[in-house]
Amino acid sequence: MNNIKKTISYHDFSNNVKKLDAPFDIYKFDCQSMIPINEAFKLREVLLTMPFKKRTCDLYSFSQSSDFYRISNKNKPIEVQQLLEVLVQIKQKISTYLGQKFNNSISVSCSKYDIGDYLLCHDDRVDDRRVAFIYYLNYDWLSEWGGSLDIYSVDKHYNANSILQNIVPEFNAFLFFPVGNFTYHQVSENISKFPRITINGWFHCDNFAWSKHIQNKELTMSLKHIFLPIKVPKKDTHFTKRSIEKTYFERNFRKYIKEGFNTDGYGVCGQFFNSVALDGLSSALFSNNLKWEIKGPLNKMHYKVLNMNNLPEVIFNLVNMLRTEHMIQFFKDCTGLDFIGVNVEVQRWHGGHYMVSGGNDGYKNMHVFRVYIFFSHCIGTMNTDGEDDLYYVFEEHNAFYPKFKCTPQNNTMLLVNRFSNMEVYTKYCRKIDGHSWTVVVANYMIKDMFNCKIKLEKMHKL
Ligand SMILES: O=C(O)CCC(=O)C(=O)O
Ligand SMILES: [Fe+2]
Repeated sequence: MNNIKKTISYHDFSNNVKKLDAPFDIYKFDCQSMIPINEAFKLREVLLTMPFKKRTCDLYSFSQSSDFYRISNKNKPIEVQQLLEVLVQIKQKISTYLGQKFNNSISVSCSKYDIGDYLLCHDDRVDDRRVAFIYYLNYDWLSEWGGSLDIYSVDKHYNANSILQNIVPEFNAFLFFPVGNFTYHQVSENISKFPRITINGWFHCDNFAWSKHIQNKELTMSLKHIFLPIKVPKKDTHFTKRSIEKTYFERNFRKYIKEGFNTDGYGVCGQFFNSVALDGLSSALFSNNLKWEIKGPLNKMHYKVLNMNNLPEVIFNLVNMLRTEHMIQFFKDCTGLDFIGVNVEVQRWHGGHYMVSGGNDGYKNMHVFRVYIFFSHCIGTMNTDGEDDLYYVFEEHNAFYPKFKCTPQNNTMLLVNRFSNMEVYTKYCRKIDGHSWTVVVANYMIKDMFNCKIKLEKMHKL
């Protein structure tokens, strides 16, 4: 990096800054006036020789270098050292440009998004971050490769609503934005085989402008979504008896499931419906005529649901099955629990969908018995051995390892004792895997656990 300009006048800086058209203030500085293109290429090459650590959780999957300020100079390539000098210059100019005082701290590292990597919707409100910056090092990045920086609008509850802007990485461009209460953004999945390389981080300050206390509205379970296991008309009871594999009617089999459930906290019932019933259900559940609605908010979840008031008959029967005395008895036998209410949702999941952890399923601090019935005819093959394929993850609060995980398998029922101290999330479903499934999810209120003052008669009226 011999040709880089380590100093720049404020005039030259501000002339090369453009405010982007986005729901919150975000700016682009064209670095050419400081870093010539060939030097940016050299820097990219050197970065790719540095060690990276893969980072994955419910929110992201990408590789990261160590923080550049934590690497000793002898291990830091000269190109990176020089980049840091440029960064200090840019920081001063941004400070003047935004009228913002920073402290001495800068966090900065290199991020590498390989095929299938992503960073889901978040707002950067961590520690004392004041201004986020991203320096892009991908030449000719195509928008159809994903990997864009997507900017979200905010709804009236201060949650992320929809993506209004896709910013495609532009070589040698430096983006920055003040971290605010609702600066929701994501890096969309990189679906290309080329790594998306950036140097990114934050300038910090002692009294930051965003508030730690502003909370977007919590999603609590709304009572109108609870309904009791009412008796359904006889023909629906017939549906239950007619459709389930005979084995599940055997007492001993239920006893066997219960033993596993009590030991592990979950149970898997494969081949749940007989083939005739499964054919009928598949035809209905995978019909092109179903109208799926998006379920958000996008900073917490993204999948599709069916409107429960307008279900085709076969799907209605399936949902009702979960409320019949027959099934309630089945669940009692398989778990030893007793229930007073149930809520059902029919969900569709495919590439791009997720639910991050943090009580977003609406059952924060509640103990519920949860049933999933999976149906899947995906393009890619779901694999229960491969770590990458495991979607439903259940862990205890503050534990860094999952209690158990599961991959959706066609015609399989999963029974889960979802304790109040459990975090549950559905891992981001990668577009590149071609996985997809429909799942009926039922949450049963457990009799002894439902410590709520609402009278049952009141619930009847809902
Ligand atoms: O790489 C980008 O475009 C954004 C990265 C980002 O938002 C982050 O690391 O917090
Ligand atoms: Fe971010």
